[in-house]
Amino acid sequence: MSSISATASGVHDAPVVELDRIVRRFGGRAVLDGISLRVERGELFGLLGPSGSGKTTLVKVMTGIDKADEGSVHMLGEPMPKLSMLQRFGYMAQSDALYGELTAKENLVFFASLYGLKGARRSERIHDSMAVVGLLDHLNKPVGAYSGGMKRRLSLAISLLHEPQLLVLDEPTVGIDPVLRQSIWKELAKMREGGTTIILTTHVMDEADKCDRLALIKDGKLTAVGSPAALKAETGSETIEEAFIALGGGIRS
Ligand SMILES: Nc1ncnc2c1ncn2[C@@H]1O[C@H](COP(=O)(O)OP(=O)(O)OP(=O)(O)O)[C@@H](O)[C@H]1O
Repeated sequence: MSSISATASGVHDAPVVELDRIVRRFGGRAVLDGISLRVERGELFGLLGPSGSGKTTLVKVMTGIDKADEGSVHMLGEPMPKLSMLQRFGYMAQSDALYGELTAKENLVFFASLYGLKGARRSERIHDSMAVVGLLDHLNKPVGAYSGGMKRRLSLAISLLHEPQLLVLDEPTVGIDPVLRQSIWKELAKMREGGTTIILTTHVMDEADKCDRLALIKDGKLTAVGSPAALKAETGSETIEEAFIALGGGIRS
């Protein structure tokens, strides 16, 4: 693994996420194979790796949605999994967990109640989260009538509802058009400036370039961790795509 490590802020308090020697097996095969990683407060942290390398499994283990077979996970200093932590982070899964027969607003109200949001605050948060993803005009439409991209945007809005200090986003911009993608990235940058820690998986190289640090995963192992600039310098690459390939990444199949 690369020895490069850098934090965006230089803050050295407790990490937001700390993974220690994580192993996750499916059918005897180690899909995560001894992963140790720290994500610091306020970082925009990208997970990169070929299809099937273990990124989704890793974010599920991080958030306590899945449980590691070996190793430990701490989030905001708490050992995971822990149910009460659900209110402290926002999670956007790769496949949308939405109720198709309900309207977007009804979906949002349901998730808001899980986060303990009520009354005027709930209305305000629903409005602001849907504004971020450009769906305010579609609040009262049944989600079953949404396009794939609109469902992704609604899932992102749900993850933002309770203004969590940590956002974990699994391929947040897949199926979202370039204009909206840009505006979503602007919002993510704003949140990060406001102190939110953001961990995301991506296959999009210009998104990877916007991260403070990247972790490259291959066959369930970390092959490098560092800032985009450091990873490029380490491999003598001009672009993050070249660095990614040089460090053992691959093109999505
Ligand atoms: N519940 C499961 N049961 C069995 N195998 C699984 C399970 N979940 C994931 N896997 C396997 O673990 C490996 C890693 O999958 P994962 O979804 O974490 O990869 P990924 O890097 O997120 O891929 P992609 O970029 O395509 O989303 C794959 O081989 C996948 O088939």
